[in-house]
Amino acid sequence: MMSPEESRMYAITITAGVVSWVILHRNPIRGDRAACVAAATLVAIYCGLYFGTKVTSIHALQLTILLTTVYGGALASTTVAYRFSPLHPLALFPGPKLWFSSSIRLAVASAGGHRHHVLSKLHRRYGKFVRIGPNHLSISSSHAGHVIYTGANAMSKGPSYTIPGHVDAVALFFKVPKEAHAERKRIWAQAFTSNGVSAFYVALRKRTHELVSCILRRCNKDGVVDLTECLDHWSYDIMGDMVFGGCSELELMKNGDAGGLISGGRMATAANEVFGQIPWLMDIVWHLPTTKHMHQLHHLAGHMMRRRMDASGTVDHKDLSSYLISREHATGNPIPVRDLEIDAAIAILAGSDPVATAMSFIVYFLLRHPNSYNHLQRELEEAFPDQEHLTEDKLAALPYLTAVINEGLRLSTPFFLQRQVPMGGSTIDGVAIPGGTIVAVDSHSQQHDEENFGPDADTFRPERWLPGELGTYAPLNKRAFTPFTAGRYACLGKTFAMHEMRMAVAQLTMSLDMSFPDNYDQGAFLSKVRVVRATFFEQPLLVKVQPKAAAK
Ligand code: HEM
Repeated sequence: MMSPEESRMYAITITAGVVSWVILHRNPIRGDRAACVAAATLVAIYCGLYFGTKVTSIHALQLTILLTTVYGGALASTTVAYRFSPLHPLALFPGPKLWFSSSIRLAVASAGGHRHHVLSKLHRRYGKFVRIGPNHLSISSSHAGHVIYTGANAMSKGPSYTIPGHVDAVALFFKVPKEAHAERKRIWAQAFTSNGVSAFYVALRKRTHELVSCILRRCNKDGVVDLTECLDHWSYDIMGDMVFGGCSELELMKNGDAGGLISGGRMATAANEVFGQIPWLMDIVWHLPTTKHMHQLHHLAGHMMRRRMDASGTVDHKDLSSYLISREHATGNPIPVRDLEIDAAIAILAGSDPVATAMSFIVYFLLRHPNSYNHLQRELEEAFPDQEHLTEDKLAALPYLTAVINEGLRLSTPFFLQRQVPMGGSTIDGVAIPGGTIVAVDSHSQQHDEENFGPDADTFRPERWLPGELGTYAPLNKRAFTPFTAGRYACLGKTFAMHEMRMAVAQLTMSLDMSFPDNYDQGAFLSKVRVVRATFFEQPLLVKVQPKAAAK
């Protein structure tokens, strides 16, 4: 039997748990701060019990653990009960019940790398709107994109873009106030006008020539090379030139990446994606020493940025840093160094990873579809009969080349870009969505939907991008194709990325004969891909190559 004193103590503890829920529900706090408060409270309870009552130290410890468990249990059960209750604003949306209780289920699906397949299945089962978290909706509708991403009142980024709490910086990619984002984007955008982009062509051509030499140099005795790795190194080297000009220390095609810079960058992107579903946990995780590997790129980018700032007076051509280092438009104040360091790391990651990933997929699909590969070779041979210099403008005019790239992007960009509904709520595709809800269009479902791309939507068919090639009635819903997204947070590097991919696909196709090695498991390449925003190829793309001239 419990004494009246004990009963009172438990009643107070349970009430404290419920009251904490009410407070935290309205005013979420940073995870690392919450962890400190919790630790301090534990110590205070223990001391209170030990010094304030006559119990032994062991008994005080037992009671502290018991009270903490009761308190945590009351807090957790109130939270879960509310999330399942009809009072919750998303109560009427269908979805797998287990996912309603906590964002952990979504984080686990994200960490597994197959979230896009899981979401596609959920949409097939529950329809266009699926509740996938306490406060999250996944939406599969090409009409939703306008309200969420592109319209005049496009929504702000959701909590998964939260910069770890202790980093006090404004960075383009992360969740920052609308005005701060717009101001920073204006500065970045100067580097991506057609004039700005053309300043990077020299580096692009030089690096793409180096890519061919790098591939041939790294072939084993059977002529087989890990193309995924070569493409990673190529795209990082280009971004080093683009961001830091002559101050880049990235020479991965030449020196390799023994320190795991690229894998660290990918892990950081993935950690952000997974823990971004539970921002309070990310604030804690980011302090752990195990994340050291992930900070490597940030440190190196910071170091190169500082070197670049020191060299400011001596640099005669425009790299991205020259725009960022210049003074901020509205205030006339320079961008703080800590912001520049994060922006530099973001530029390298945002500009290299998706390009290298898309390139691996494009080459893979071409090798699996010899008709498309032959078609492309014919187009390139006709356009460049003397193998004269490839130029960005001439390549951009080749319809099949662009179709190949679009098709590769369609099948390899399962982005799930979270945005937050403004407090007043919103109507998406005719459905009222409560304010504060986190929403995202499941682009994988959209880009693989038969209604948008026909019954062969899962198949690589570049012809679908050429008007009339698949017959008049073949569907091609371009609105459902969103590899670069659009609107306020649209990819700044779209034009340059398309130039990079056209240049590399053309250069590889014209310089090399490529095929799969004899024992290569072609199916496993796709089934072993994991996407946690960054793409992890657990089976790299191995390709057998031979220089074209030698082959003839
Ligand atoms: C195939 C290549 C690429 C793809 C598929 C791609 C895709 C995207 C997507 C979907 C976003 C929106 C991300 C979000 O809202 O979470 C984005 C943003 C961004 N991308 Fe790209 N990107 C590519 C290449 C590049 C390149 C080459 C650069 C730079 C040279 C670049 C720079 C950026 C930047 C700076 C942002 C942030 C824009 C903002 O938040 O306002 N991207 N990209």
